[in-house]
Amino acid sequence: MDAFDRLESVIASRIGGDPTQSYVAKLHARGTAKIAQKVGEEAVECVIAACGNDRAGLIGEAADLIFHLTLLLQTQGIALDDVRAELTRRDGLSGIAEKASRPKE
Ligand SMILES: N=c1c2ncn([C@@H]3O[C@H](COP(=O)(O)OP(=O)(O)OP(=O)(O)O)[C@@H](O)[C@H]3O)c2ncn1[C@@H]1O[C@H](COP(=O)(O)O)[C@@H](O)[C@H]1O
Repeated sequence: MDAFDRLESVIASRIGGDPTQSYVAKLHARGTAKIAQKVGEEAVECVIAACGNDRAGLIGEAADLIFHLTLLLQTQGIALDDVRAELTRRDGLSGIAEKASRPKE
């Protein structure tokens, strides 16, 4: 089990727990919109760190983003394996070619 799987597992174990003891339980109790807001905030913090060439900061903010995104996915019944499957589906498919194949609007 890698760090991503362990994170997913510990998040699942905390949901519904005591919000005074668990940040996951506390944030989950605040609902999907609040969790989504946190994902947005952490994404912006990644952008700021990257634009400032702050490597260590970016690694930390990326971990915060992945943590909050994993929680958001769980609230929607989406597992990391679902994301892995989508990445696998895209493997080898050029982003340029994929965009060119989209129906014209
Ligand atoms: N990876 C993380 C993780 N990354 C960031 N954070 C917390 O995310 C919070 C983000 O801080 P912010 O100031 O942005 O948010 P905030 O204090 O809620 O502020 P507002 O949203 O109220 O404005 C901090 O409390 C961090 O400690 C995390 N909290 C938990 N985990 C993982 O989740 C596991 C379970 O945590 P608990 O549920 O707390 O036991 C832990 O063992 C870790 O593996």
